[in-house]
Amino acid sequence: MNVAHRKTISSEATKLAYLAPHMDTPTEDLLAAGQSLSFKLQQTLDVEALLALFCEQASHIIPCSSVAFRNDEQSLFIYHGDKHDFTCQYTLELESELLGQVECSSHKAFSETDLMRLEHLLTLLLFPLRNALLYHQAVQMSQQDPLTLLPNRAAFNKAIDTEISRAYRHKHGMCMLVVDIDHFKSINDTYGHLAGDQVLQQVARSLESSVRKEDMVFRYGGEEFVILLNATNLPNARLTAERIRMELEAKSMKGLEVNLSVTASVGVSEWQDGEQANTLFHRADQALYSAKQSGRNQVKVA
Ligand SMILES: Nc1nc2c(ncn2[C@@H]2O[C@H](COP(=O)(O)OP(=O)(O)OP(=O)(O)O)[C@@H](O)[C@H]2O)c(=O)[nH]1
Repeated sequence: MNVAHRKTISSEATKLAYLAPHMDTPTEDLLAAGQSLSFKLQQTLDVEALLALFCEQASHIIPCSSVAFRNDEQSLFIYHGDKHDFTCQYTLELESELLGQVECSSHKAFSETDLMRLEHLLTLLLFPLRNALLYHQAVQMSQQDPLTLLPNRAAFNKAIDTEISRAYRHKHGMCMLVVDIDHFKSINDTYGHLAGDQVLQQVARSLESSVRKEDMVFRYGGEEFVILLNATNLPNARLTAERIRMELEAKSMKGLEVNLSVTASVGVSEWQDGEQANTLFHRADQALYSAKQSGRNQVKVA
């Protein structure tokens, strides 16, 4: 890989007036491209669409075949176009705020003029990108439970339909676990709400570490969690539920004044061909109810 350039772009970095005297070609086309780009960038708050628009527009005026963008804070990595060997990288900043890193690639080396043009276009990206990042963050936050940092019920409602479609398309099965901490109210009542919060956080981590990376754990509400196990049949889902239950039972909650452990009851349901999300959930919830009725700290299958 041939990295031509590394630089920080901030709102003051490369104004057109500053660029013009350095350029050996007229700036009218750059001015027109900049106006068109600015106009288009105002039309979306989607970071991915924004970067795609930027790449397409930039490719009209400089050799730019791909744009990659990374923002670690929001765990964002976006890629658009076909990557080639010659690259240039920029750190984007706006009013001292780090927006992320961008890398453009081309099939031929960027000339000095190309780089100055690109830098001018990047300055036009800064404000729309910051707005899009703020929007992305707001959407992310609305889907995340602030206490456990797990995806919340809204995220579950969004994910379940996608997972059902995937299971239907690939014919690979899918199971749902509803996990509910036993006698959680008495933990709150005995040790206080803060201790209860810590227990919820540690249960969340335990659930995450008990399942595969491709499975999804949600905090459905209160002390209830939902887990989606994709490409999993009922016997394996039951084994997973049993493992989750045993790991929780064996776990000693850290950081609390007393040596506390918790147990959980689990309801399991397997998606039936053509079944809707609400009945799949209802069956798992009924199985959970049955586990509670049978004495708690156990797994029941719908
Ligand atoms: N600390 C804390 N407690 C919560 C939170 N959300 C819900 N709760 C508490 O969770 C408790 C749930 O109590 P119940 O629904 O009676 O269930 P339980 O005591 O676990 O009893 P079983 O489920 O029947 O075993 C209530 O006391 C809620 O106040 C939270 O975010 N933090």
